[in-house]
Amino acid sequence: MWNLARFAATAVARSRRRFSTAIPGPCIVHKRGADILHDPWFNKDTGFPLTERDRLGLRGLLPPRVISFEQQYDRFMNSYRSLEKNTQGQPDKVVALAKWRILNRLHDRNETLYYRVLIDNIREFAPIIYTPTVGLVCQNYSGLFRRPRGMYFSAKDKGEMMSMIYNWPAPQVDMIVLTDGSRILGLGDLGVQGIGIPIGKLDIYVAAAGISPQRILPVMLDVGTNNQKLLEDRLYLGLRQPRLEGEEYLSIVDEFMEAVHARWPKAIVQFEDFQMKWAFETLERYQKRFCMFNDDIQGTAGVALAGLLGSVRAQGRPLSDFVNQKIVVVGAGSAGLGVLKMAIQAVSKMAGCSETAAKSQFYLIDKDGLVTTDRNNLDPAAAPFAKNPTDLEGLTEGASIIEVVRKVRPHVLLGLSGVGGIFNEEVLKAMKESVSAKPAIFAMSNPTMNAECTAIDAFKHAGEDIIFASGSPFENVDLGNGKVGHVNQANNMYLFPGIGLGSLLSGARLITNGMLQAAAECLASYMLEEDISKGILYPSINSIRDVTAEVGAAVLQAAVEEDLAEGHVDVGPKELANMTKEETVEYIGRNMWYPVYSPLVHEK
Ligand SMILES: NC(=O)C1=CN([C@@H]2O[C@H](COP(=O)(O)OP(=O)(O)OC[C@H]3O[C@@H](n4cnc5c(N)ncnc54)[C@H](O)[C@@H]3O)[C@@H](O)[C@H]2O)C=CC1
Ligand SMILES: CC(=O)C(=O)O
Ligand SMILES: [Mg+2]
Repeated sequence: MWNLARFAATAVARSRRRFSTAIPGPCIVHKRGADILHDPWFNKDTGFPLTERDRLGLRGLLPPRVISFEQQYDRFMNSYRSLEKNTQGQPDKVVALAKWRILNRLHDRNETLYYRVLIDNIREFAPIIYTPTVGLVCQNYSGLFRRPRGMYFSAKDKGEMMSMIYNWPAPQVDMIVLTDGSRILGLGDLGVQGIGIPIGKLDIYVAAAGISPQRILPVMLDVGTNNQKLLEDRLYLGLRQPRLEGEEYLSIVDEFMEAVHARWPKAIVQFEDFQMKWAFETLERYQKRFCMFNDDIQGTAGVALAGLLGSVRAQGRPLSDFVNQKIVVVGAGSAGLGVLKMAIQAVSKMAGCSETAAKSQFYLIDKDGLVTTDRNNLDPAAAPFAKNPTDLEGLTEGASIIEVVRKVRPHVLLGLSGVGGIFNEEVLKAMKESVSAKPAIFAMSNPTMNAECTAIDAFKHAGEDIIFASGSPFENVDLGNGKVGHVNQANNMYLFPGIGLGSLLSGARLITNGMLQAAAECLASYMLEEDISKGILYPSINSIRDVTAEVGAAVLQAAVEEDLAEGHVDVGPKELANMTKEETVEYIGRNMWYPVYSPLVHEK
């Protein structure tokens, strides 16, 4: 892994694939009449052909004219454009929520049409169904709630989960995104309102990885909330009790994991937006027992590492120079520590040195400043990355961001702190003195208001030659004279869909570090030199399906290499092992669900 020859191969132009969108076979439905119209998995609204209306008992329940899928699509997009026009000049939050509502109404009514408009307009709609608007939706969930989506397991359900899991109507679930709502983006503990995050992540799974919407399950584990405002809110929809702690908490998560795997032994569980202590503890507890991963720790690490390696290439340096880059990470939470761990492993492999030696280039800052071994009550999770003060030449325990940046003059300043604006003018100006002529600034916290700095401020204060990435999208920055400051979106959405899909199609029962590293390596090598040299570190979100197919193939092949791939449906382990890289990508692409109306066949 981190074989430099692989990166050299990126100079060869890659043919971007488009995956077949063959008409799917018939779809069995066990309902008739109005029940079908009220089921968004099967509903086609005015699109049911007359023969199907007869077969399914729908005649007379719809206006007589049959409207084609394309016409329905245009009708929706026209309504969306009218809404945009009619909300012009209104506050950003009002407009964002109005856009979310119109998409959500379609989601509730007709999933085929919803996912088609999402896939075709992913660049425009991702910021609505995902970060940043999803954060606003979570904050306002009680008021926005109309109908449930996904499943809710609460502390009051202890002892019942094994039977509750059978209340989910789909016979098969492949992908679950699970949260306990304790650290939603950079917005803190939002309790049950955090369900918006699993919903948004799974929308990305459908759009990017082509997991069928009938096989996804967003889950909220409601163990209470420590958010006083929510506890006092009359309209709050979750348990009004403080969060469970310790063994009581873990017993709830254990019961959920057992229940899921009793019903769907091969379902993959993505842990999302858990507060740090539980993020690490649950990963440690389950990663060798269940097919699961923690997106904030592991998905983010891979995306950040791909961006860091891209930054080296963008500086015109050979990739091997990564081992010499000085990197300051601000935020010692699940995301920041995940990034550090993976980046240090990469340096150690590239340089052929110990991880201890590889750490020397990295600096970690949390809310109390620079993390050193001098700290009282040093968090055990951060301890492996704490600096020895004797190595610091002038910096001391708790040094501020500006002090560290001035002293270290890092190549990269990377924020995963959840604190909006902490890369202030002074810090950004200090980055001008970086040892690199093209320093990189990664303001990765979400949503937008929690980003460590805006794109405009970064280019304004740190200089036009910086490389910039943020977790939530910003527009590219016009630097004048035809120059553009490119904004990259360093978000785990470039990896988690491929990690999930590749693991699923490999049939592996575990997700290993090797599989995750293969995903990161694939993303890192995805970009061509001509883009990288312009400071473009990640592919356009418009090509997210292609990226996901490549990442998925890399994950699958890593599972094969580790002898973990047991096969999926009718493709056995031997067939997987015999596939070339190209065939693996094709196989992944063939297995992506694509939204078209299937003929519905009723069966009792
Ligand atoms: N772009 C992406 O793909 C991802 C972004 N994130 C974002 O990263 C942020 C952090 O997530 P987690 O690590 O899970 O949270 P966390 O709560 O586990 O950690 C936050 C860390 O930031 C530190 N911090 C707080 N205030 C600070 C300050 N003023 N100066 C320096 N450090 C400070 C805390 O001490 C803590 O170490 C969130 O905003 C989240 O949305 C997380 C995962 C993926
Ligand atoms: C992107 C993401 O997973 C987060 O901000 O938590
Ligand atoms: Mg997250």
